[in-house]
Amino acid sequence: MEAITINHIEDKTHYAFLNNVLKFDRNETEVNRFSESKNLFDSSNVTRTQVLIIGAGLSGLEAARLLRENGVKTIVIEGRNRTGGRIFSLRTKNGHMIDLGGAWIHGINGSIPGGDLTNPIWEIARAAKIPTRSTPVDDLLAFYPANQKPSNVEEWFEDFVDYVREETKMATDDASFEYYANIFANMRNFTVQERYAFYSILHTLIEGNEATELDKIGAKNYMDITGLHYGEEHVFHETGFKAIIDYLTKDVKSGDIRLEQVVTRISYNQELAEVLTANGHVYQADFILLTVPLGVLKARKIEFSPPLPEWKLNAIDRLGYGILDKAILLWDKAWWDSTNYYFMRVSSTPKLFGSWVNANKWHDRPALFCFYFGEEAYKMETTLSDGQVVTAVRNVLQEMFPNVTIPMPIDSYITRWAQDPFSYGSYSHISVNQTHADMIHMSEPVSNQLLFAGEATATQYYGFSHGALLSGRREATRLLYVYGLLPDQTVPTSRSSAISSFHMMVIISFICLQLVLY
Ligand SMILES: Cc1cc2nc3c(=O)[nH]c(=O)nc-3n(C[C@H](O)[C@H](O)[C@H](O)COP(=O)(O)OP(=O)(O)OC[C@H]3O[C@@H](n4cnc5c(N)ncnc54)[C@H](O)[C@@H]3O)c2cc1C
Repeated sequence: MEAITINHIEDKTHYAFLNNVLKFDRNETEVNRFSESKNLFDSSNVTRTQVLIIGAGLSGLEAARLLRENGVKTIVIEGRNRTGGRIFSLRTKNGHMIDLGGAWIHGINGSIPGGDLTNPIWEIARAAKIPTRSTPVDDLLAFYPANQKPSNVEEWFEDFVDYVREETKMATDDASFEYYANIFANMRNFTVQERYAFYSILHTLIEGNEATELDKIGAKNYMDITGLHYGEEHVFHETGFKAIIDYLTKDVKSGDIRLEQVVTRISYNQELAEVLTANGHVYQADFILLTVPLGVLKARKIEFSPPLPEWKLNAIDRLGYGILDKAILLWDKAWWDSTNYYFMRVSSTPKLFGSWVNANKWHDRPALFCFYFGEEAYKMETTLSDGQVVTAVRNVLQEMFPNVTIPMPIDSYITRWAQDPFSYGSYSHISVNQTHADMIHMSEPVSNQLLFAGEATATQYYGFSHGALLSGRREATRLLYVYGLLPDQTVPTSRSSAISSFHMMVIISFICLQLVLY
């Protein structure tokens, strides 16, 4: 596999490194001796390894790749019967690839003071020569009730964001976006039609991204943290996001990733950490890297012995975790003629099927992707059958295109991420209840045996696929350099090593700098 270099490690991640160095102060030589002294074996129902990674999503697979490249014996176990987790590409009956989970690379290149940043998923896509296509965010067709488009509507969103940025400078963590939206709408004296348009825009651009309602998003922390550092060019994988997963796993030996291993119990702080699966298999390891989604942790689907400490449980409970679902309808030929990439439905009930992707434009295929979020998505999942969702979507389309009789789709795909027992939702967001410290706590190990990765542990790019990938790199780096799994910690394994000497120096210098500043 072509080496992929780390060009960026999350800024906030370094706090986690620092805290860890201070908290556990592990003797690295001892760690190496400890590992070597153990005979790695695999008997009928006990498997032993150096690092056991739970979860074969982007975070777990990337951590495994880096560890293996540096000679660390690593096994990934996964509850589903497939790899990829919340990356789930499917070939439709008529041969098109569609993504039921993550689809876009959000921002490919961007600049921050001091340099340029490239999205790490984009780097992989380029290394793997995966075809991608750009989807300009402003190519949006809005459907207004009775075609009444308010004037200046284009400026409202930017004005609102500027207003919230200014107001939240002095605000407490618990002020929500809804609070500011209501004040803003009153200040502008919006008419009823204008209010519909304003809230529809917020629904599509904020609620849609965060997969939850405005009243649940902590505006202050959101404004402090969220930023499209990789720029505003969004692309999707023409052959499905799965191509990235396939690339990450293409050199993996059989037995290194084990499917249908549902973890029910993790015992740590003992000579060897132990993991029990629902089928009665026991995995023993020096280190466990847990990458299951926040929804699984919130639902307490895994038992821990000893129980997780209160600071970790508080972070798990306070972090926000939303639902984003997709209804994908396909026809044998497009009955609509719009060539815009995105549709937005402005109405008094924007939460009901307000955001759309016109796949006829960007996939060259006659399909519409309809997105719905938060409580509305939960309601759909728990009360409607797939057929009823399709009918509801067609009814809304009929409103949007009153001059056409909407034909029955030839095929449809309805996601139910909240009902999925391996995710219990879609991705994390900044809730009104959480603090920034909670996000850092989410990323921290609870002992020198149990570490955490996954999108919800990414303090900066939480929710995104690149956040997940970087969190896997963060924990692999921690294991290699802080916990001493890299045999020679001063010289990287080779020139083409995934972690270059430059990056090792950056991480170590940062830790030293923080120690001085602390
Ligand atoms: C509908 C949707 C749309 C999205 N759109 C985008 C997008 O366009 N762009 C973007 O950047 N991001 C997007 N995301 C987010 C992105 O997909 C995720 O952030 C990323 O895939 C998460 O990777 P992960 O490794 O953290 O978790 P996962 O991919 O969830 O991996 C964790 C793994 O743990 C496994 N697991 C869970 N419980 C157990 C257990 N008990 N035992 C064993 N294994 C277990 C799961 O099966 C899973 O494979 C989207 C997500 C969803 C759901």
